[in-house]
Amino acid sequence: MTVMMPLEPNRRRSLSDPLAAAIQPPEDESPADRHRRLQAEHEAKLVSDRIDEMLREEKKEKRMKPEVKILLLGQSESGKSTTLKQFQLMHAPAAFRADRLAWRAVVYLNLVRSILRILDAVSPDADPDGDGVDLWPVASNRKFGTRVAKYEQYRRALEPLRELEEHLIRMLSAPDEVEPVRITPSKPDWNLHNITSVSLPPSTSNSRRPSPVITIPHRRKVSSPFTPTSPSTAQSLPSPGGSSSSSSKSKPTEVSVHTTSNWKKAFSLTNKIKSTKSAHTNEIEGWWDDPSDPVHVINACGPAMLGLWKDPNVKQRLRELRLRVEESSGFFLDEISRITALRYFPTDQDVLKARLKTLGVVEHSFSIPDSNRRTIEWKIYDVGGARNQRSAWAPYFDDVNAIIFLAPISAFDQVLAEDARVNRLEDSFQLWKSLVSNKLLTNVSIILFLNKIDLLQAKLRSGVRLRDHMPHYGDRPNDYDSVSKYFYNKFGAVHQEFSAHKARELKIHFTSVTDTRRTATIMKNVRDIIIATNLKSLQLM
Ligand SMILES: Nc1nc2c(ncn2[C@@H]2O[C@H](COP(=O)(O)OP(=O)(O)OP(=O)(O)O)[C@@H](O)[C@H]2O)c(=O)[nH]1
Ligand SMILES: [Mg+2]
Repeated sequence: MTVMMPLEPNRRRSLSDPLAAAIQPPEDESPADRHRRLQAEHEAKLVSDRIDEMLREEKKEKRMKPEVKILLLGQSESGKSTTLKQFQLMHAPAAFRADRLAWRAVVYLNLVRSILRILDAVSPDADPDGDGVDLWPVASNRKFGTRVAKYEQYRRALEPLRELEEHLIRMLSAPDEVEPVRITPSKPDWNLHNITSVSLPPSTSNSRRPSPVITIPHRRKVSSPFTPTSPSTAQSLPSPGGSSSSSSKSKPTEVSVHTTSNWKKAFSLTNKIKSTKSAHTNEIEGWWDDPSDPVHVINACGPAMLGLWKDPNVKQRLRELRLRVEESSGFFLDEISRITALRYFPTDQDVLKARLKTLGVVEHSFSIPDSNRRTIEWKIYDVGGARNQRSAWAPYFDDVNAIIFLAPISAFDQVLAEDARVNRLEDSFQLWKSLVSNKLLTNVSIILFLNKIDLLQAKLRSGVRLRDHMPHYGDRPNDYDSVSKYFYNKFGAVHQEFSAHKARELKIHFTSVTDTRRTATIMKNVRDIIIATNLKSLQLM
């Protein structure tokens, strides 16, 4: 850095140079003025030198603190954000735990939605051909079956949850936002195979990168209309202006909230625990003392939620409809009593299981020492995986070191939420093929997570047959070992045949990224591999 210095009076200057003329000392400068001026010049020089030194240090530090960039890719609900949460839990546990209370709203919302989905599905008026259960496999015999005798009782007792659902969405949409952000689905642009160049230099690519948001998808259809239980609750729980109402039959828009700290604000620890101790009673004050907190509706509806979920007629009806609620994202129905308790505080596992759909791209940084005690800055990018989100991936391809691609192999009998004609696993294969053959990614390490193996095991055990959905599987045994090996070989073969870099070594892991212990071991392994294969570009050699 250079600070402009006045020149000595005895040095020759061209008076035609206006700058030189402007900074020339006055002709009649006294010895005292001259001393003061020279003193000031000396101090300015010292400041300039200090700044130069700081800049040099910063540069050196940057050189000594290499950066690794990782992209998490895969279709929606493949487990990208969950993998990122595991990374946070491993490397920034204090920050992860500080956010736990904020996830309470998401856990409530996940639970409320599961309950309302079940209620709608078992309703005697349910439209048997409706797609209110978008991610659950389509039923073959919806029209006739077990009647839920207590349906009307459940419906009345759980009615406040419809209002609460809207209220939670509104709270998650950040207290300072007048309305939740609405996302208009953009033109699907998911064929990465066609993306062969990105015109943005690394330094400017950030400006073209979209700002991050999280979406809470609306339930598709609700059979019974929303009725406020009382004028006072209707006032305190406003429905989001203009969003699809509970009674809407048309396909609703999605409501999204920003992934910046805003969505966490409403439920954060500092907001909710007002003071550690009350001056009068010496007791800890918390959200349970706040009459407007959602916990009161959740708590009051707890017994009815439990009754509905445990009802043998409901279970039977769900079986007839072939709705495997246990496999859906954000499944908390086996923990209703714990979650609806007044002093419920989310555990690490709850945060990992909580589901918020990502829109855009979210960057997270972690400083992690390597085995030689050098600090490495890890930048992890979590992207939205839905089809209309995939066009946002490409600007990140140009300077990434590694990609972790997640394919949820339990989803072989499911269809995409955004296009019910497309099998989820087929979509993962196509996406995988596009990715490995992309020329921009020739020198990028690729790690494949064949994810959700816990759900795959449960599904195969329950008798769902792979060959009914993938006829090529033929007569091979329908057990976990054979099915997982089949997927391993199939993804591996696509890489071998289509990889833009034939010598690239592919690492495949079977994962269940909600399992912290297993995932920690795998992530450590992945970190070492990424460092080893990028030694040169990270200047660690
Ligand atoms: N049982 C089980 N659930 C999982 C696993 N991986 C992820 N999930 C759950 O699946 C849901 C979806 O996971 P996310 O991490 O939000 O998926 P995503 O890939 O980020 O999805 P988008 O943000 O829509 O692109 C969450 O509720 C997770 O807890 C797994 O291996 N097993
Ligand atoms: Mg996500």
